[in-house]
Amino acid sequence: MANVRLLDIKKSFAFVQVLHGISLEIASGEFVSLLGASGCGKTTLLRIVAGLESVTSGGVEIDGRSVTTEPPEKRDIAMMFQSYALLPHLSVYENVRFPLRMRRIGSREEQDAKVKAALETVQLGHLADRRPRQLSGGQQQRVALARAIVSRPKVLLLDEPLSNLDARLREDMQVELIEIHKRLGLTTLFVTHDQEEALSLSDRIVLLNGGRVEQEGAPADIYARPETGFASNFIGSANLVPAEISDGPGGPLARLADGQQIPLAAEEKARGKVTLALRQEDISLVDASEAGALKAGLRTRVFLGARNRYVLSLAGTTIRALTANDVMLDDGGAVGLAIPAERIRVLQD
Ligand SMILES: Nc1ncnc2c1ncn2[C@@H]1O[C@H](COP(=O)(O)OP(=O)(O)OP(=O)(O)O)[C@@H](O)[C@H]1O
Repeated sequence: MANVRLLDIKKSFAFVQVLHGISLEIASGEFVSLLGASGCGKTTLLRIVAGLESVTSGGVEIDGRSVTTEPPEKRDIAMMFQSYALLPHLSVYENVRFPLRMRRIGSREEQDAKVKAALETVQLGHLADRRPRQLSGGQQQRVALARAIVSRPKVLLLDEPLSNLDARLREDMQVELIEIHKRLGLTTLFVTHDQEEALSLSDRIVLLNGGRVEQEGAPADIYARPETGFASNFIGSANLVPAEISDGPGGPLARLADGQQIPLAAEEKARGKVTLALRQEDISLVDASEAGALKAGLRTRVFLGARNRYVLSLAGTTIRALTANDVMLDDGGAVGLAIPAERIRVLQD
């Protein structure tokens, strides 16, 4: 286990700057996710930590030692990619032993014990003699994970390792990753574009936007208190609705573009033009005639199995609500919305 420090990392490819000064500390044993949309620089940053990519400026420290100019093999880091990159002509056992052989770690007996322990960790001990092509996608992915952890690296880097798996297998592997991390306590940097995956796996999330850190924090914090419109939208898939806040008789009131008013929590300090971040799961559909209900137009209902997603029009803005209540309404009809005041996040413009 080791701590990792990234010091004002900048990276340009030819004339295009991809990373704009990223500073980050990852504590020993911490599980940190780099979360962001495609192209925001997640993979580039991970490859810089691994030593597979050079920095334009800035530095990387592992356990207080600068490794910025050191090659990957001197960093005691293991990286697992989206494509598992298993060697097809080698058995599962030999694939997992490969990094130990390459780096001449331990005697044959010690290597054997390490490989067996890694395969047990990912529950693949019984398939040690198979070739990769005789395994399912999920099993191949476990082999790649066993190969990454076999040498107990100081730092484990995972680049979208679950994105090739189907939904069910992905959930299983998420649970397994959490358990393996608890057991081995490896310092882990995990790249994903999937907010749910980041929320469920990480001790801390670093949200990247266009090569900059937009916000970082514990999953519950970043979910409850997104600081920008981008963070609200990316982390909670929140709806962003323009409004203007003034003092009402019973506390602050947000007025929407069509004149409708939403009472806000008494402690809300913002006034004037703002953006309201309304999380999809915080909006309930109620009868349009209910007292205090916001009036919205129903555009479409999308059936998701356990829940419904309603696409609505509120004061000229298209919003989405995710609800369990099965309100059967005709598209194009009017519907009421109830949103608890304390769940409304106000972003000052
Ligand atoms: N070797 C390279 N040469 C030139 N441009 C590159 C190179 N590698 C990455 N880029 C560019 O840098 C930007 C960031 O890429 P990066 O792969 O880090 O993003 P990402 O956030 O991991 O995206 P994705 O989730 O799609 O992998 C992209 O615009 C990409 O086109």
